Amino acid sequence: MAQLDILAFGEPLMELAETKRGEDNLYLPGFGGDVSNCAIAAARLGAKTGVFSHLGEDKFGSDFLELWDKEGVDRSTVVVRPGTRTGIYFISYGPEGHIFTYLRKGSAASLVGPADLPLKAIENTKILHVSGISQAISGSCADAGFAAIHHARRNGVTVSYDTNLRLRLWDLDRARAVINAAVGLADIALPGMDDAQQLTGLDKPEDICQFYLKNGSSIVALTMGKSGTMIATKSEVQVIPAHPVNAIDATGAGDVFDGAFLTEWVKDHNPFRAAAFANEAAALSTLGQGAVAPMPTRAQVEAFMAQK
Ligand SMILES: O=C(O)C(=O)C[C@H](O)[C@H](O)CO
Repeated sequence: MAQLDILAFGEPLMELAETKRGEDNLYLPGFGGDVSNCAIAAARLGAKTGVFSHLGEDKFGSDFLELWDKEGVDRSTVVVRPGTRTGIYFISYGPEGHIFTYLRKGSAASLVGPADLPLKAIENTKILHVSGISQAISGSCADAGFAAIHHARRNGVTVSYDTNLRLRLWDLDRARAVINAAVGLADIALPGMDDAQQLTGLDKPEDICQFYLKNGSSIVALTMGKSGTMIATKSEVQVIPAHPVNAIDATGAGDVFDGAFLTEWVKDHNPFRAAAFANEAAALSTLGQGAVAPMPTRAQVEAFMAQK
């Protein structure tokens, strides 16, 4: 297998997004799962990406295999696990934005453990991408996340980590313990502002970035919604402005940011330029419903940047 830019480890989820049409409450089918979203977003922008997970022996599992093939995402290490199911989530919309409801307990992906890791594929990628959700879904996945990260580090592979805090999956104390330990082993920390405030107990973006730098990361990309992204390295801190849009659904926007950021960073290791590109891609991804359908192509991002 040719070397990948990004290998993403975590759970793909079938998606059903509420479409309130008149009195009827219909659900639009789609695809989600944070790290699969990241891999697809990056592939649409030209990166060589792959996913590692286990899928259920069901229609949704085959749908994911087809989706990744169509999107050019390598899935050669993905395993369909006999007798298991693929996880599902529903998106509803409230005054505060989207609300997720999960049907994922005992899913194929949650059964992954350290012994299942594709060690050769981890050695053969430039970046291993893991998230808080990848580790929240079960004890064995928490262990597998750490084992994957340690294996990547031992082999000189860059590790990126999105904190993606989901308190429907675990309590804050355990989430803090696992995520703060794992992100401290990652070269690139990708926290969102709300997550970071809860995980660090800090308020100000500058303090949060310093927390992640002291915790062990060498690059922090703190996404702050309409306020843009704060990029911090040991020698420089900059806020990269957001491109304002009338968002329809922010589901997956953080994952698109991750995919776009890593796609650009891997080319020249310039996190400031990467964040400027990724802010545009993430803004565009909020203009449609669901996680994967509205992800932009490189041509769309470039045209959007030119409008600024
Ligand atoms: O919440 C999760 O576990 C998901 O992966 C569903 C969504 O696709 C994801 O959260 C969007 O970031």
